[in-house]
Amino acid sequence: MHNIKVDINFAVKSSLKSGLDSIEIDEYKDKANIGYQKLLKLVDKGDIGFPKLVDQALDNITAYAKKKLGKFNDLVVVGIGGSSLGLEAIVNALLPHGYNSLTFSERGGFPRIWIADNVDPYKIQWIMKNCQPSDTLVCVISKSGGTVETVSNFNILYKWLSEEVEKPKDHIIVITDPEKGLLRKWSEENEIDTFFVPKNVGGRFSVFSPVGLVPASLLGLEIDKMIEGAKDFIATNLQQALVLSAIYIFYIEKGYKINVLMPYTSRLSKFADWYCQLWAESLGKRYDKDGKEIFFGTTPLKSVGAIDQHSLLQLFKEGPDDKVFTFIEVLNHDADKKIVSVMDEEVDYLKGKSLGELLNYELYATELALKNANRPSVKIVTDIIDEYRLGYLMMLFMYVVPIVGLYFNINPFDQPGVEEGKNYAYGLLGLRGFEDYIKKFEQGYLKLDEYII
Ligand SMILES: O=P(O)(O)OC[C@H]1O[C@](O)(CO)[C@@H](O)[C@@H]1O
Repeated sequence: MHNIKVDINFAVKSSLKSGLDSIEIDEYKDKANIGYQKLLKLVDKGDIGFPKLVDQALDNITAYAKKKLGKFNDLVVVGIGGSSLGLEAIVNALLPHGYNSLTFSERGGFPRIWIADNVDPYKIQWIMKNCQPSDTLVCVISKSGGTVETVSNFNILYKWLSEEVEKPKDHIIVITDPEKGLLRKWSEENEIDTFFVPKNVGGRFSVFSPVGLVPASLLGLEIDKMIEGAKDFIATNLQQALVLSAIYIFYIEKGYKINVLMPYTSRLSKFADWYCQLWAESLGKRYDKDGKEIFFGTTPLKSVGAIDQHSLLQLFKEGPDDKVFTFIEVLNHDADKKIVSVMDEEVDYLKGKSLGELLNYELYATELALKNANRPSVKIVTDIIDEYRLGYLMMLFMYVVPIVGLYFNINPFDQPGVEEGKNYAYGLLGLRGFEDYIKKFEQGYLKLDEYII
């Protein structure tokens, strides 16, 4: 059973001037319901598949992970965007801080984890310096099978593996589309262990597909619990998604431009990164579904409490009133520590309090300070962080974001805006078929020396 609540007190009229009154709450829940009904139709037609992932059998993944247990000291996941952010969120929330510094036996025979997302030579170099090819499993993830960053990093790692090990194929897993793409073709030709991302599941909605579950299972995490949490959210608490969506729709209509996700725990820092992609790629759209140019979207912003109280809060409270805040509170922080006072009486007030209590008091204080400045906020409260709660929270947001988008009549499941830049890059890199983009690039990328100072 979950213990996750959505608290909207500081977004309603009784406590906030700009909040929703009771009539508006119903009105906006109805609006959210319009988005939700559209989502249901897409799911029923089979166009959108992420909610159905909670019904999949997990045995093939867990059996595979069991087979690999103890055989590798390192797992390198190669992927970017929706093919890495979900896993990063899982690792950050559920593995111990500094996990990679634990010994093999302290890790229970599970591998260390490295995520090769960016094509930053420095990062890849240090992954290769830290790992031994003979002891490394490389898991390459790309829905499209051709993302340039992923393909480049993987090629480098493949060469590194094949120079040292006899059968590099035994050190590789591919996760990709079942039919299309470079990676699919390559994995088939080379008989590589391969898992598939269902065709109707897009990258940023794929954390409950093999994209998130295979590496999580290889790391010893209880993926069945993650799925159980996601499933229970759908079965019992869709109301929470409707209420959250209603609040977001209300403030988007009022012209609020920024959606801040602010967990009060470092363990959900990467969760906030995952959320930013989900929100930005789903909701930032030039055209609506009827082809009308609308330049829709609000900007997601990651913020971590209490860290960003010392960085962003000044702007949040006294800058423009254009942000809606979503806090996440964890009631019981793992391994909570009592603060002992070793200094003089001035810090005595801390004596006997725990770090977790301090974090939560700081959250309450920030909530109130923002409320006093008439800044709207909602709060998601979870009793603890574990596989179940993380699964629940991820599914909650994977519902909220498309509900908002579909209500505003945009397509939350595509990302045409990322294509133009990709095409120029392909042209510059000399990919066949993209020659036109070299010319277009040369015409457009004109910079005058006089403006380079
Ligand atoms: O899984 P793929 O196809 O490599 O794509 C990675 C990411 O690139 C994008 O297509 C564009 O940023 C995202 O939507 C996606 O999550």
